[in-house]
Amino acid sequence: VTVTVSPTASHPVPTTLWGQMFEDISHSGDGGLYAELLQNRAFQQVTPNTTAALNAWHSINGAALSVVADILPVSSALPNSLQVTIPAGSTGLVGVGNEGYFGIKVTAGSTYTASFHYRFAKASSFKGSFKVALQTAAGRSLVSTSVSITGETTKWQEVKVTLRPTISASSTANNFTVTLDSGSAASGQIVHFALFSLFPPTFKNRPNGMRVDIATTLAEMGPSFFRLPGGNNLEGQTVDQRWQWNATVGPLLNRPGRIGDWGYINTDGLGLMDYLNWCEDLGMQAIMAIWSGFALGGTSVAEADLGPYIQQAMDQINFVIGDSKKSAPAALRASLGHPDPYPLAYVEVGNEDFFAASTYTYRWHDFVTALQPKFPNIRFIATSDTFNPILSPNPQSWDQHNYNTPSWFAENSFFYDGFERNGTTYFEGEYAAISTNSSDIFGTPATGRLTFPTMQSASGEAAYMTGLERNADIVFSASYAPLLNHVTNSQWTPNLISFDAGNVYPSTSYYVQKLFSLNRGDEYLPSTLPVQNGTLFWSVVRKISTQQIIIKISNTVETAADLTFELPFRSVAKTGTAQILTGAANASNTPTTPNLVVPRNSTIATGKRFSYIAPGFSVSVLSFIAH
Ligand SMILES: [NH3+][C@H]1C[C@H](O)[C@@H](O)[C@@H]1CO
Repeated sequence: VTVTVSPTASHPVPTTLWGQMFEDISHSGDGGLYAELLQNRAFQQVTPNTTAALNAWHSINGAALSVVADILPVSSALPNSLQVTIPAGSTGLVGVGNEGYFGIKVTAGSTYTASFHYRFAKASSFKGSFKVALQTAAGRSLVSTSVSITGETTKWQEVKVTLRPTISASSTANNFTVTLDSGSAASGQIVHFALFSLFPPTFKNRPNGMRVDIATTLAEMGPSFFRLPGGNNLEGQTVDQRWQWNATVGPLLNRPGRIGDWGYINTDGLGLMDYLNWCEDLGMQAIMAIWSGFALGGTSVAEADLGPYIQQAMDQINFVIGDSKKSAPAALRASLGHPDPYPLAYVEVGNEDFFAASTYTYRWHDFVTALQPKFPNIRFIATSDTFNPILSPNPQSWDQHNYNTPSWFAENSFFYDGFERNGTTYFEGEYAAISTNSSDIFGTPATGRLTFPTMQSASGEAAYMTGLERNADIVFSASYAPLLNHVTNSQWTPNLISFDAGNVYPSTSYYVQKLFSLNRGDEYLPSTLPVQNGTLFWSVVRKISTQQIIIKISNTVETAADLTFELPFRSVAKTGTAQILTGAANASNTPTTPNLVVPRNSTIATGKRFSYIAPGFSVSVLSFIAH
């Protein structure tokens, strides 16, 4: 095929085009990006006196454990504590251990910060010490430190220690332990514990921050926006279980946590301000959602009752961008260390409200007519099906989600070409090729569901993304979803980046997202259009600062494709760079084959007219100087 490139740009590439969709699904947050290493660290949202309440904790050397609704809770937000009884006549170190989120990585030389609150149930003359340690599941100590204590401490007391292992554990099967030396004096003692925490070093050393390896993998995509806090995980199964911004900011002692929408309790240690600081650290804009009056269990708040939820949304937005002298939520932000507003241009009203389109008409109307006048510079994004139902006020932007087969994405790269250019803009907020079975997209691996992205799915997505660049005059942002998943406990596949307690596994689709994001250019150059329902797709952008032409090519079938490019420019460099991601159709990066398909760079011959052969199942990014 011969592709003639126009030297005149048709539209700028919006700076917000490529970014990330985040929600706490498959332990993307708790046990993933959020660096806290202990699972069930504060016994939040559990039922006292049940074994489930002890999830991730175990007894050491005979200690009797139970989660109790404390008569003297450590805080009003954390009513539960762990009661540890040292049995009479016990010997050796007796106490409690935590297994982390399906493992704890222990690296020599890293400094771990451990903390917890304790109080003795009743005063005694006991004198002894806590031994705080990291040890292998077999019980071998990796590092430990002691803290002297006395039985006089019947009011909550916080312990904070650092642990610096001199040896790395050979696996992630390790535990965090707190034990008492149990000479005869300890026998019979009852100690209450609350809000444990164990942090490794964090990304940019942010307190309460992000896990370095996952954060670095995300940062390397060069993302320009971060959608938060969800997806389904915004919504709650019931109105009371919805995500509430004010329950996720401030000291951890004040964060009650919530029942997440993906089958596990969210600590909300990764809260609104932590998200906003993360955006600041990566130079990303937040695309922030507000709860829109619909819970996933099926409840829509009646129009007459929306007031308090609209007020809560107003406070949430003011927390982000309000004037700390005029708004209490903004003053709270300042008191927590960020007097200046955070940047915010987009607020999404709900998530996938096509599930409750009949009530979205009044919910959208009432939220937006109340909020838009207060925040004239915010662009509100509608989440029901585009133009269906008709909404008032007319949405300026819509969030479009597409989960389908690799071939659907290749065949629909012209999805936006036919959209009217009337000022409305579009957020391709969630998209991914997730199944090879067009009649059972959301099925199981047995019926075609992908467990990890493949080269075929990544090339389908790349084909679609060339269309998003061609239509970036109306598509302002796009993000693959879901972003992250813990391979040991995940509720959705495939995902852009998989991880476990010890490693991160970037997928084929991750490399496609990274190739497009890092080579996004500044303006789109029209060229000969690909065949709409063909198998070979391309887009051309120019990076003005370097006078680089960047051609992205996706070949979505096994047969190599020969392309000839005509560049009517005065001068074109003789050589350029090709970054090529290619592999067998079903090739995936997995924990056992983590780097099976990775981009490889090569030098290619370029010029005013040059040819390039796109390998079968490949995504190529060609870049060279021309002007
Ligand atoms: N069902 C998908 C759509 C929803 O918004 C997300 O929470 C889910 C996984 O990305």
